[in-house]
Amino acid sequence: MSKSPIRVAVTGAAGQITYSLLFRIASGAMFGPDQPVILQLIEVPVEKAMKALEGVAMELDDCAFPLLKGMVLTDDPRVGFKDANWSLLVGAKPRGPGMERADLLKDNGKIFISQGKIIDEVAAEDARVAVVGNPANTNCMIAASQAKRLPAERFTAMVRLDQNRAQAQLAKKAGVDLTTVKNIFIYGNHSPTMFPAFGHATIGGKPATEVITDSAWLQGPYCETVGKRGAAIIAARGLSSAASAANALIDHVRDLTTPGAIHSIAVKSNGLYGFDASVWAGMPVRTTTPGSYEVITGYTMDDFAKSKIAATNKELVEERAAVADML
Ligand SMILES: NC(=O)C1=CN([C@@H]2O[C@H](COP(=O)(O)OP(=O)(O)OC[C@H]3O[C@@H](n4cnc5c(N)ncnc54)[C@H](O)[C@@H]3O)[C@@H](O)[C@H]2O)C=CC1
Ligand SMILES: O=C([O-])CC(=O)C(=O)O
Repeated sequence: MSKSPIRVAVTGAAGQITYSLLFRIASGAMFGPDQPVILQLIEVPVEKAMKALEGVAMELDDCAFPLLKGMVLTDDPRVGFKDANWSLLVGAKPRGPGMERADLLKDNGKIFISQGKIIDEVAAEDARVAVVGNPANTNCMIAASQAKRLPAERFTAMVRLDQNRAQAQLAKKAGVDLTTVKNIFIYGNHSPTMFPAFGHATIGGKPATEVITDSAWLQGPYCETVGKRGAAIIAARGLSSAASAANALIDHVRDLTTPGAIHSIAVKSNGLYGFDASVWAGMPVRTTTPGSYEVITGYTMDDFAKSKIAATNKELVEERAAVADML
């Protein structure tokens, strides 16, 4: 018997990232090749944005995706999030050259107050939320803080682009196929302070630190390259990462709906790994049932790892303090 469609609300639906994202959701890359979807596309109430959104919807029609069972185009979040099973919060201002993601906090943070509230009021009973708009961890915390019905675990932020970058850079250094790199997880903020925990990664089944013995590289240029990759893309392209961000969101949601998958997502830390209990921090999780996860808690941290986690935690706590009036 064919499955009934799930409703996927997407904000920023006429933006850069979503232009790479929506077609892949509609093709089955996010929820599987037998899962029909209805896309609920949300933009700002601005004529230019809504007109662009109509163009995107025309292109989606023109793909004749068998799994795409309907589209809602709206500038009203109450309509867009209605009965949504998944809400993908991409819509927000991107940073430009010379800015840090935290510079977006005041402008973007307020978007997530009202969206968190409305999702809590009108989305489906099993609603799940994934936040991409920057600064993603703190925006996710803001959205979750508005919820009375949905538990905090339903709100996750994306650090998967960082995990994918971390995996690719390790493979490049070792000169191996990247599929042989496993268990590289991101701790903390989606910002240059994030910690790609190379100490637990493996390459071809061996500890990554035995394959790449240059610990100065791992602790220095490696962490820096992964942490500052977003800025490097902006410097090269003049625009922030879009296709790779969309790809990472596909990975985030696909793995979060695949029981047994092990991956990095930013979740309410509840004090794990030494993070402040109330911040959203990247951590390794194992998906339990579709949309739910348990944090993998068994990894021990050496002094270097502990100092990196302390630094990224400090930044998350500072971001939280900067938006205290929004919580
Ligand atoms: N977490 C991550 O790994 C990454 C996050 N990002 C972030 O994703 C966000 C989107 O990036 P782009 O697509 O490149 O930006 P963009 O500027 O191309 O598109 C953003 C879209 O969001 C819309 N929008 C703004 N406020 C909205 C609201 N309240 N409701 C609905 N739509 C709204 C805008 O009209 C625009 O069409 C940025 O904040 C960017 O920094 C980007 C790359 C990676
Ligand atoms: O760097 C940015 O502003 C966009 C982003 O989050 C990334 O590419 O990781």
